[in-house]
Amino acid sequence: MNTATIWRSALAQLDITPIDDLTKTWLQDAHLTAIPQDEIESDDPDDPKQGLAFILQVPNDLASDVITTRWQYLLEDVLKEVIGLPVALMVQPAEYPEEDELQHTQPYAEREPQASPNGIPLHPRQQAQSQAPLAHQYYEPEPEPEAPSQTEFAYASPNTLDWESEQRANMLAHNKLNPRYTFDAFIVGNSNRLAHAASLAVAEAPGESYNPLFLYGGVGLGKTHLLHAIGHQGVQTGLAVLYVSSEQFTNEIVNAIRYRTQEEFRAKYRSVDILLVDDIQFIAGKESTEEEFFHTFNSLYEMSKQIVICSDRPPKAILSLEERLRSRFEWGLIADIQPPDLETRMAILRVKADLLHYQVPDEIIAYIAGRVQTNIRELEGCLNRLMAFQKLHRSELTMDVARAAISSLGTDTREPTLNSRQIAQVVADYYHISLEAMCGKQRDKYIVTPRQIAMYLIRQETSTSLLEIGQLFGGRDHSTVLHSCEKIDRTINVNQSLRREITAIREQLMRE
Ligand SMILES: Nc1ncnc2c1ncn2[C@@H]1O[C@H](COP(=O)(O)OP(=O)(O)OP(=O)(O)O)[C@@H](O)[C@H]1O
Repeated sequence: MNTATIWRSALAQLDITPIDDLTKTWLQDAHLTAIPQDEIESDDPDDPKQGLAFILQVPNDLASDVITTRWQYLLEDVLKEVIGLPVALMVQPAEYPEEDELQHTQPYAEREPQASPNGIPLHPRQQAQSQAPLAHQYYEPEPEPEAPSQTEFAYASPNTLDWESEQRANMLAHNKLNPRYTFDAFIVGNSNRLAHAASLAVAEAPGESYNPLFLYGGVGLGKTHLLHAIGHQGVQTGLAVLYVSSEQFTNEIVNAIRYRTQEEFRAKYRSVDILLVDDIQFIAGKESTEEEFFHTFNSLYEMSKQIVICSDRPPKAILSLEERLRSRFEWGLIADIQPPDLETRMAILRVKADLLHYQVPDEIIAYIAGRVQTNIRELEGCLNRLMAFQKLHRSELTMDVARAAISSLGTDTREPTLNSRQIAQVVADYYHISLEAMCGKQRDKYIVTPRQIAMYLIRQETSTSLLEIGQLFGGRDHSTVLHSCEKIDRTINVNQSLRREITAIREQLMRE
């Protein structure tokens, strides 16, 4: 069977999976290429090379991100069924050719991927650089974005301003978007990768990719930041963006009813191109607000205007929300944001410190990131307080000063980092197995998965080396630990229940 036949059979099977329509379109346009056996490297000593590896080239970066984070495992399973062997899949965006490259006729996808000197297949982009000329692509180049038409900007012209266009102009001028909340300033990690990719897609093609986009997650995890980032991009392309909290929406309705200005209220909300609504959970149970929001939603949706909604929980968990609204919230894409891991927290702190032109040694960044684990707003707060504390005491920034500054806040009196044994114990307790069994040699699935989770969490939450983690778990070597961590890292992106279990364990750890 050649790769084209394999992919056609896989596509036929994918038809009956829960993959969304947009991803299916990407997959229809994707191209599968085999990686030669001798280029496959396995870092799992327990798992000898016995499967096949493929590269799946997909139309663009977003497709690559979404397919890798949400569907890679499913695709590997489907391919495994088609060819009867385990499959490892690498998803990559395809490259668009330069104009002169289009003259070459060999389809890009028909060329075997080339290996880098260390045997790892090169990314198509690297191949393009390492070898000239690059062959013809199988994707049509995307058309240049068209310049906005006159009519789209008509509202900005002083001669044509009617009430509605005045509203739009007003929105452009007073959109209440925080200038700091941009995509550039948003740090992406496993905990927010999908929400970020979806937000970017919506910002690039409002009303076309995911409508509505529903983002949810705990306090201070970046929902508002992403809403504003979408808004900024919309404003830059001349669209009318309206950002409201559900509280503000409710107040406006109450006032509209009181002063009989419902018509104006409706005209305002129906003239936007992108409506961003924060904390939607607060409209639940408020009858006239829900009613008005329902009609606003329908009007915008019918006109293919983009709606982005944020909440602290998924639509299903917003009790007392009308069913017709709940089902509409589920029409598009729902993306969650989880608490960031240690690495992401450190990256966020580093960026925030740089923005403040504040030189903070790595060990202090790691210390703060170890103390504040769930709320990025609090993380930023710690940095600001540390700065203030240091200025006040006119002292040098040392670990002792950092400790004093943070403990004086009384926010967190825990030890700065959890120790590995403590984490292993919490995981063992969570899965009702003994610590000895988890650290031993047993290979039953009910032991292996918790063991891999424990290794993953220890690596995420402490600075314990792979070697030390291996020693804790019955003398396993570092490559086994690395393989386990990578496996969990990939699985949590596609397996909601594992993700929830790990969040619950993290919460338990924080209570320890
Ligand atoms: N991934 C990130 N990268 C950089 N900064 C972030 C990130 N996530 C959150 N922040 C910052 O953390 C702070 C809190 O984020 P934000 O207000 O967006 O949280 P939220 O999820 O909307 O919280 P709430 O539920 O309280 O409204 C902001 O200053 C934001 O810039």
